Amino acid sequence: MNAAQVAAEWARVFTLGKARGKIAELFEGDRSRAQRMSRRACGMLYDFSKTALTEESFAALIDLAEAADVTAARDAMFAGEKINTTEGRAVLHTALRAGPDAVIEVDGVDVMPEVRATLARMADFAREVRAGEFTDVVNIGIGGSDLGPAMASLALAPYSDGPRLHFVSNIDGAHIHDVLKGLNAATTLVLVASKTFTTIETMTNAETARRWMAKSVAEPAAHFVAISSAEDKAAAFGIPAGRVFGFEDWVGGRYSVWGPIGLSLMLAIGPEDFAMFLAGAAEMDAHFAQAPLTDNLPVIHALVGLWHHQVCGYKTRAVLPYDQRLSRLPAYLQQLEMESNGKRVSKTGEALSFGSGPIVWGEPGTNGQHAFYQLLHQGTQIVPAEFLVAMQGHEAELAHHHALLVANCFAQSQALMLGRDHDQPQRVFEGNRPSVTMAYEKLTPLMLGRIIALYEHRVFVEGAILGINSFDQFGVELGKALAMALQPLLEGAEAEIDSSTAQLVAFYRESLT
Ligand SMILES: O=P(O)(O)OC[C@H]1O[C@H](O)[C@H](O)[C@@H](O)[C@@H]1O
Repeated sequence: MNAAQVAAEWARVFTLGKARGKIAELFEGDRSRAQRMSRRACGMLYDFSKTALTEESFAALIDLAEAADVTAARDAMFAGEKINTTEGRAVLHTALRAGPDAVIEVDGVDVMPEVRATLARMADFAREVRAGEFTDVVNIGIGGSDLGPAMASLALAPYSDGPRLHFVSNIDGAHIHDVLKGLNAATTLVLVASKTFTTIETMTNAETARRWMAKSVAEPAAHFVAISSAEDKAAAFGIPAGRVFGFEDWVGGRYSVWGPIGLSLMLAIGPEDFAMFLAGAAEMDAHFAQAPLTDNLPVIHALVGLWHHQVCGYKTRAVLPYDQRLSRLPAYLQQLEMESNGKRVSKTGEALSFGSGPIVWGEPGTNGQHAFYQLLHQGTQIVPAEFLVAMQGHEAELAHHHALLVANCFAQSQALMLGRDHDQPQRVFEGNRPSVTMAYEKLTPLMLGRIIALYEHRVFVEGAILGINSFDQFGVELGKALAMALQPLLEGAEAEIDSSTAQLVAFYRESLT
């Protein structure tokens, strides 16, 4: 990467950004804009015409991506180079979904035989469980060991024909209490999902689940499975190697749904549909690896993101799936995007000259329309919207619902862009509010795999252009460490701490007496 050239390309993009026109006006006299500013690939129509990007500013962003050596960075990731430099790790979640002939080496060793063997073990185990007596599966995990399977199993509910899934993540005892309350221990399988097998929430919940199981089951160990890259720690917890599904440190937590962390999903939808989920992601991987930058969905999605956040200065982005079953997608993407790109320094440790990633938030439509869309349409902050919508639902008998859902989705992007004049100022919609729309036929396992991989690679491209390491997460450490230090104080220990926290601790102690 040539830093001077990257800076020059940024400067050009910023100049074009300042001179950007009104979105609706870009359509005037240009009948082919929608077609030119959209792409069809991987089963998706990706429409970015309702943004202020022009041919010229889009070309400038592509030049920026080229100057930042995105393709070389991408190839290094796929090839298993240790691009997570702060932790000295490769970044190979793509290996978890690579085809049967793939050869991917880390430190000169092909990792694929192990990946395939683990996937085959998962499938065997899933078939056994799906044919057996377990009626309920509880996945205990948090962050990347929760959000992926929780999001995907809800998204793929129409494909679910296995045991019922439940997710326990929070250290708040209310969570495990409420989940276990309705379950019969004798027919419940518990998956303890933790990459490190040290996360306090997961370990505490796992202990509680074990005590609950031991009360009513003669052989509690037969009801536990561990998913971890720390097999020794799983063994120390009492889960034998035969019931541990392992993965390597080159799978980041928030990128881990494709492997053993996805076991709960596989138990619900079965190994065949899980394979389709992987196939969808693999298709997006191949597209990302091969398509020219100007037609490359993850690259375009990233450039649109950078344009809005860095160039236009919009602080947040809203993910608005018009799909009730994608209601956990915004939460999933919050971890994927904000834990990856919410950084203050570059890969080499210098303070960033401009911001890192934006705040990501959202809710499914149409519910959001009746809650926060007021601000999207008339608030003083502009929030670029990302609409996701399937052309078909799964409920054929409710097709009229689906047509209304789609009409609402399309109408919102139209309203955001066009606005409306009115005599009464309160009723004026200024319009000129950008959005992209991702439309696809149906939310199948294949399609969900494509969508999630699209977002993963988008995060990668944004991070590569910003020059940050998207694969570490040191920002989560301090709070964890302070919580461990504070706990003894709640129980009466004394220490010199700031007076605000001391007052809170005192209030806690008073409230318990
Ligand atoms: O899977 P685990 O090791 O239990 O980690 C669970 C989560 O906790 C950490 O705090 C990280 O911020 C997340 O990236 C991770 O997904």
